[in-house]
Amino acid sequence: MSLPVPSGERYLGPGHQALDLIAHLVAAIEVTPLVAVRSVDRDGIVRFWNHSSARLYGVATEHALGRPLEALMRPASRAADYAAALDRVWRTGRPGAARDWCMRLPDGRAVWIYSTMFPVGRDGVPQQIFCMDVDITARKAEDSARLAAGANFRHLVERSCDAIVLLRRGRIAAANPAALSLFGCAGKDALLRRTLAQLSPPCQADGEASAAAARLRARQARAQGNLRYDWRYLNGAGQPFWAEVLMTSVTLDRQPTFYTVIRDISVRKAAEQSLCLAAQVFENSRDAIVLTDGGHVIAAVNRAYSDVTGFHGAQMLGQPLGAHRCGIEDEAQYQRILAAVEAGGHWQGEVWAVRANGQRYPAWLTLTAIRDARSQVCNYMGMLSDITERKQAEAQTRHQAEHDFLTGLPNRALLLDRLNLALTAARRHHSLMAILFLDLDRFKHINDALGHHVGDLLLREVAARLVRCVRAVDTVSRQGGDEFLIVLTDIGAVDQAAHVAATVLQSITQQYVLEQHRLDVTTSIGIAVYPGDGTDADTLVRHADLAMYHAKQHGRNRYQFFNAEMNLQITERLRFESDLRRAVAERQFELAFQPELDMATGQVLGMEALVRWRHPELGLLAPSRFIGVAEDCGLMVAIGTWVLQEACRHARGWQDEGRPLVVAVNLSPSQFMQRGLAATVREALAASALPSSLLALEITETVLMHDGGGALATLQNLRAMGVSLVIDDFGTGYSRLGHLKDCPVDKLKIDRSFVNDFEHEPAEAAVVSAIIALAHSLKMKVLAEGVETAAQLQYLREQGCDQYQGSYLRGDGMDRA
Ligand SMILES: Nc1nc2c(ncn2[C@@H]2O[C@H](COP(=O)(O)OP(=O)(O)OP(=O)(O)O)[C@@H](O)[C@H]2O)c(=O)[nH]1
Repeated sequence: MSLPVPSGERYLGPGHQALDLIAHLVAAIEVTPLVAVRSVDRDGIVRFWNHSSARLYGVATEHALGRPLEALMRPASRAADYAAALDRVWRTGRPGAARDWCMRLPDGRAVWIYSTMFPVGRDGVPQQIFCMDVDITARKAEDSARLAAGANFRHLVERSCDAIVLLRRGRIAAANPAALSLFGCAGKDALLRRTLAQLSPPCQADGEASAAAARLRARQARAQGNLRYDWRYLNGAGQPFWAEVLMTSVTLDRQPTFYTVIRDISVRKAAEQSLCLAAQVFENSRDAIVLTDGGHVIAAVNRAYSDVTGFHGAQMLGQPLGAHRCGIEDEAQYQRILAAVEAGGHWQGEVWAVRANGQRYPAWLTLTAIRDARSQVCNYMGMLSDITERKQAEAQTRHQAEHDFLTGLPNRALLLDRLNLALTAARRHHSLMAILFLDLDRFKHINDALGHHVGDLLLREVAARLVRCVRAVDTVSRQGGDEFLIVLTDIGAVDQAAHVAATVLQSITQQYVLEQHRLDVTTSIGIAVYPGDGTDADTLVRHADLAMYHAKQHGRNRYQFFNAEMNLQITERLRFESDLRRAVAERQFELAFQPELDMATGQVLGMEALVRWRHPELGLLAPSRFIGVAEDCGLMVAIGTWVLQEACRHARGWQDEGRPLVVAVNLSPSQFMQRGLAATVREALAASALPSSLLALEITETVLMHDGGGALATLQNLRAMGVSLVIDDFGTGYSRLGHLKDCPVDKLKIDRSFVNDFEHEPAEAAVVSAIIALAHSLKMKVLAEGVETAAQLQYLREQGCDQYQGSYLRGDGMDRA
């Protein structure tokens, strides 16, 4: 087969055979229009330039031939490489390796060629170099476009805020920086080759195991091409967070790959959850909630709405709120509420509402305007809670705060409130009002002897009696302890206060029967009258208190109006009390002893211990000066205990001197009623090593009679210890003789008042002989106190009195004052 010689082309130079061959070859190539064939000689002059070259390089063959190649095209880059490659072919005579070159054409165009150089020559000497160029400009453009696209994509992936990972065979093959930060990884190595399940908590929110769930998702994504789902991962701190995952199944580098985009949606999830919560709160709230549109048309009501208001939810929808006003009773109030919400966006407060069945109830209403993003009111939300129980609790709390828990009477706070109101009214009407300050007498003894429980019962009963003594407009209150205050409003005259006080005294002194106890109680009352004794609450109460104190000082069981001198006296009294406290602390007491003598023999049988106070300024004070004060301010037990111990110590001393005299110690009422009396006596005996037979304890008749039954047990207790018991000042009280018979008493002491008087008062003499006879009939000894004359002694002896005491023999005048 012969190859056609291409027309229009000339073959230059020697070596025609070879060139013919080439020409044929070229002609063959020429039919392949994709290959541009050209040749240059050693001088770089174009010797061959086929059609394809003409087309590719834009230079017609006739214009190209004979011209330097450089004028038609030159390497756009790597010119030295190109020259070297050409030179290598000239030098070696062997074809050069095919390579891509970018050639710049005179018109500025760049053409990419895939070029092969091979030499054609004679006798092994290259004459020309043929280049066979394939135009690859388009492919190069595509390549670079593809590269650019790849670079952009990589850029996007690197810069993406979403975490992007490539998963191959279930493990992370690549990850962007956002993925590292999402999972809290310092470098890629911490993430690569891990599975997504390893970055998740063991279980998902629905309880599904993460590993199994992840495999399921992968299968779904592969089947569907892609899959979007929510997933819980763990952050760097090991805390779970919500993410949205978009998994796309692709094939990269011929490997099945998941292109996985992971976006942190914690914020959205939280919002969803709060929305969900809000919906639940709305539905499950115990308060009635109604939601209207901006025009007050009901859009939603919750379940509690019908429970609270009685209006059925479904019927409400689409109704104007004003049609039933959430049951708010007062239409005018409802309008004011709406106006307040229009003005300020919100209103809350108490309202009275009426349920569908007509029942009224107090409610707490909150009405709020809800605004959209443009601050336009789009909805209103009303919340209504039934506060019936709260109101009841409040009322109860208020009652508790204002009333005394024990008696139910108003307490001090409420009384002051009422007193101030009453004062305001009294000022306005120029009327009088009075305050009565009551304090029960010796209430402490009742507590001590019978226990707090009985004390409480008594306080209740006293409260009930007081209330019965006054009008409904007056106020009786308990201030605390055994103190009560009565406010008498609008009294016509001061007499009226005195009248009420007398009624109160009378009522309080009626005997009490509390459980098995019968009690006789008295009270002391101080009265202050507005405006004479004070014009403000504090002053009036203080002055009534001072007056009460005076009533106590003057014998108790009485009432006393306030007067100006009281202040001075009270100040003195308070100073005396404080001196007495110091005296107890500093042991400023001394004992004097008065002999008790046998009537028949004149022999000293015993000694009565009598306490004295050596006051630093007032000198030696007799008991009458301070015992009452000590009783009142609670110091008597301490003083009495000291007396007992000292007396025992002295008696032991006498015994040691060979004079075994009985020492008699007076027990004050409070001492006698103290619970630990027996123990105190036992300790005093033990401390002094005094035989109990040498101790006599004296109590007054009054104490014995008032102690409501506890006295007998105490006496028996003391008696069992071997101590002898004496009733002092006998005849001054009102002994129930039957009671006396049961008492384990050894001796009665006839009060000095009878002994002093009987010389002039025959009746007193009769009493003395009656007492002596009584004592003897009860197998008790009898002792006469305060014997001052021989005649008295003589008479007593004649009457059979056993013992006596007094200044007759001593002549020191230091008898009991
Ligand atoms: N049972 C009872 N006793 C109370 C209550 N509050 C205070 N007390 C007691 O009431 C007594 C009040 O005693 P005072 O008023 O100081 O003295 P008193 O024994 O009544 O003697 P005078 O007031 O001087 O006649 C104290 O012993 C208190 O412990 C209470 O709520 N119940």
